Amino acid sequence: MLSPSQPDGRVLSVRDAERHFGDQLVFSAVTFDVTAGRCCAIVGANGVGKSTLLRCVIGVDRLDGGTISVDGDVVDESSPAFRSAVAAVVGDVATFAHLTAHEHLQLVATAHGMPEPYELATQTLADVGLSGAADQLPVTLSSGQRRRLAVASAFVRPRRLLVLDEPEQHLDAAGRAWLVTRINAEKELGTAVLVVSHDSTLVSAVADDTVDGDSWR
Ligand SMILES: Nc1ncnc2c1ncn2[C@@H]1O[C@H](COP(=O)(O)OP(=O)(O)OP(=O)(O)O)[C@@H](O)[C@H]1O
Repeated sequence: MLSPSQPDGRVLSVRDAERHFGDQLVFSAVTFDVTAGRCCAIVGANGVGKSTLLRCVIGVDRLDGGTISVDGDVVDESSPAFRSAVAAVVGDVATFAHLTAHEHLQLVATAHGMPEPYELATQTLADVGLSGAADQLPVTLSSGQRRRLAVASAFVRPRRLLVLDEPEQHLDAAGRAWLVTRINAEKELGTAVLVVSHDSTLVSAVADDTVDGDSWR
C-alpha cells in the first residue's frame, strides 16, 4: 500500500462541490474529507446526487464549482498517479465477455502492475467467495456473483482510496456480512473508503463519518 502524501492523513478532500444539470442544481457547498484508514458514507434519498458526486470523485464527471483532490492533487483520471490511487466500483463494472472471472482479475492486476497477478486473482476470488466460479464467463454468473466480481476487481489493484456506489446491491445477507468484513479490512490496511449506500446496517457497521445527501436539497 502506498504511504499517505498528506501529513494529516487526508486522502480525499471535497471542497464546496457544486454540480447542476441545466437549471437543476443537484448539490452545492458540499465539503468533507476522508482520511487514510477511515470510511465515509454518503447517505440520502434517491436522486439527491450521491452517485453524481461519486462520479466527480473518480473523474468521469466534472464539478461546476469547487474542487475535489486526492492526495493533494485535483482529480485527473488521465493521471497515472490518480489511477493508481483510486479504485472504484461505480455503476456497472465492465468485464470482457470471453474472459473468465479469474482471467478478468488477472487482467486488471496485470494492467496495474501488481506482482504475481495469477496468485492475486486466485486469492481474491477466494476472499470474495468465488473460487468455485473462477472458470466461469461473466454471463454465467448470478447478479450477486457479478457484484462480488466487480468488488473483487477493486481489490486486485493498487488503491489509497476505495470508492463504492451501493456495493450491497444484489448481495444476500451473507454477501452483505462479507462486505462489512472486507471494508473494515480495507480500513485496517490504511485505505480511505468512500461509500454510498442505502443499507443502514452496512453504514453503521463500516462508517466512521457520514455525509447527509438530504441536506443538499
Ligand atoms: N447526466 C445527467 N443529466 C441530467 N440529469 C442527471 C444526470 N445524471 C444525474 N442527473 C440527475 O441528477 C440528480 C441526482 O442523480 P444521482 O443519480 O446522482 O442521485 P442519487 O442520489 O445517486 O440517487 P439514487 O439513490 O437513486 O441512486 C437526479 O435528479 C438525476 O435525474
